[in-house]
Amino acid sequence: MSSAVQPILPQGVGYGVVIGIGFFFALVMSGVSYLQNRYTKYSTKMSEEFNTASRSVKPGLIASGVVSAWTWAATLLQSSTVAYEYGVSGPFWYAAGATVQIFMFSVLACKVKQNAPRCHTFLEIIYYRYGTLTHLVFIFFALMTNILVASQLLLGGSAVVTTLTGMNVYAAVFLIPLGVAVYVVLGGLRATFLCDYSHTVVVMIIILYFMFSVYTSNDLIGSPGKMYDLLVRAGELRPVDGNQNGSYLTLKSNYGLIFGVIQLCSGMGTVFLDQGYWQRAIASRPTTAVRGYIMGGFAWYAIPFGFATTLGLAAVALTDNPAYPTYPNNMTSSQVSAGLSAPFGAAALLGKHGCIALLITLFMAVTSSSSSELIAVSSILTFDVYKVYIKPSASPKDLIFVSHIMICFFALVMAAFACIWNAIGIDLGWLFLVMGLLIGGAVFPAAFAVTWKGQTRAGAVSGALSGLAAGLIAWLVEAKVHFGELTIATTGASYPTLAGNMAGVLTGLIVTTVVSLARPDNFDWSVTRDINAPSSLYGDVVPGPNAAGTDATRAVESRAEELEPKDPNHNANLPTVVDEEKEEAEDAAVLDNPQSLQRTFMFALILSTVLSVTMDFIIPIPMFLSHYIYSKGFFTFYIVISFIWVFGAFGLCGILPIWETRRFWREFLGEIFTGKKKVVTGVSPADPKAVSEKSASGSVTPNANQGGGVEEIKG
Ligand SMILES: NC(N)=O
Repeated sequence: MSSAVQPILPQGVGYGVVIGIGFFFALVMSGVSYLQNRYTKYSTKMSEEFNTASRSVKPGLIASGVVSAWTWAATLLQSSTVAYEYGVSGPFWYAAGATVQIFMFSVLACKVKQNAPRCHTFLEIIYYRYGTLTHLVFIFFALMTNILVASQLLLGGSAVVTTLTGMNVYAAVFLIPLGVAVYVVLGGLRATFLCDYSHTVVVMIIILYFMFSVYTSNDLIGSPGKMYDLLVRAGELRPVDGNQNGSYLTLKSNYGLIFGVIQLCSGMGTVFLDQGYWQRAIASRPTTAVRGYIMGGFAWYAIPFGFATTLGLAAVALTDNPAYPTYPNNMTSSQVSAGLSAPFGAAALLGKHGCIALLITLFMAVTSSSSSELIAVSSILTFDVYKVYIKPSASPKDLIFVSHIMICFFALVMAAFACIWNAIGIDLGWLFLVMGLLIGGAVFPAAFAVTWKGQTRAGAVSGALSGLAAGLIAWLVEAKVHFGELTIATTGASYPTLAGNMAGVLTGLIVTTVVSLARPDNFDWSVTRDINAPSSLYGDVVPGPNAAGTDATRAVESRAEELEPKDPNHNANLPTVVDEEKEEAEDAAVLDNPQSLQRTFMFALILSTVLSVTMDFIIPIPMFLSHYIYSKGFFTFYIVISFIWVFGAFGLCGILPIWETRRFWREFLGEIFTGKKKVVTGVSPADPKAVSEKSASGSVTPNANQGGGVEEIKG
């Protein structure tokens, strides 16, 4: 009997979600951008604002931005797949294996503020430190990361939309990024933060809806105790290979552990090499970047853990229930690998309503992480390709224009790659496990470029390239030796992907360290601190030894162009603007004294190490080694923890961003309702006097238009 599943929802629902919600957010964003440009200091027409959100974002919003960028289709689907395959250890390892990179990234976020506070991309640091060759190598790795991640988002998202609604998969692949590209073009990075916020809140509310349904009220399960009984029975009917007694209720899961290690390696690449995470560090205020990442890590953990411990386990529990879409058959391996256990679980539990809720949460996850990918790639193509190699004298207007074009271009590229994967039969599960081995070699070389002054150019390049070669060789050799043939099935299996991921990351680490230590550098961070710095505008910073045209004039010229005039519509007297100016002055003072961030750096280093070791070693390894199978009481406690965690995450990402900006909202709404707005009284955007100058000491000299060129009026 066939396991093919008829669409549960009409096609119209698929198109409605993909086009309707996509364009709803595009419309909301155009309104938000209009209000932002009219009432705040920040204008989406300014390149700095468009690409870095003026480096002014508070930690709650950074945390929700990190959560949303890191919440992929796979975070919901693949986490449920591993729950379906390995039981409770799947969601645990999915979440724990990919949270620690966010904690660790807090260290890099602090270092980027110390060592290159005004950069736009992490690749700029590499360019100024090492020059053209190394820059090109890391652009390759960065773009490969973005292409893999972005196409994987569409691959997972479209597979589910198509299965649940019958919508054409290629239509879904192209329509999903369309609305996202529109709102990112309209609003830039700050728009993506605002959408990130709203999307993350919706995702968390829908996860809570599923959790409450499954564990408190649903007729088929309805309590942790009933879920426990159903999982015990599933373990008897379909024991899990490599788990203690075949049980779904144990962390003693060999394949679960292997997946955890792959997740750790792969997650390092997809965080450390994705400009999206650097962009959030760059966008944050210097004193709060670390807090944003630590909170983001804590909050993100709740998403795969809460979601897959609910829907992934529900799929296991209900496979034998007539309500399950594949009943009376089990899911086929291709359905499992395509990430369909969560949608099928939702369908069995809650019918059409469950499918619609799942579609919406998946769509939110896919679009908010797509927006992060779009603006990340657009920044790389604008600042690291166009500005460095095509038009070093590009004006801010050119940069904005190119950013817009690149967003649209990459929306097409990500869709094209997703089509290719579809056409050649690669699914979400395969891509998820393989991604890390392709990019892992560059993880430590890139991280060291920002943190270790002893790293050399030879160390950076040889580490990244040898890591790539080692990852590929280990992966393919292991697949051939273990299975005797190279096919999509064998190359996507656990052992080959484990070998490839570990070989890639560890070879990159070892080679970059050994080669650098052979003749260590003593890099002077003032070179990268000078990137885009107004104080060094007329200094003579020369990019790395091999930089394209080791021509100081060109580098200085290009930075000079970077200093764009402030928005001439900027009204210095509005309360929102006064507060924004004050924060900017405080941040400038911190950035001009990198030592002031040393304690924050130590805090990030110690906290991220302690949290990572606890999450990935101290808790799971004793539970693995003891072969413990959960009792009903322990399973209930585990579910209670998952509820508390999701509520905590909602507090961090849903409530904190509103709370920490309460003063802004009061002032902002006051300005809207009293009709105060920005007006121009004759300052031309091109007027050089309007350029805000920060002195080397970090004090802010007011804009030319602050003293009376602009006045506050009643609208
Ligand atoms: N972002 C991940 N690994 O779900």
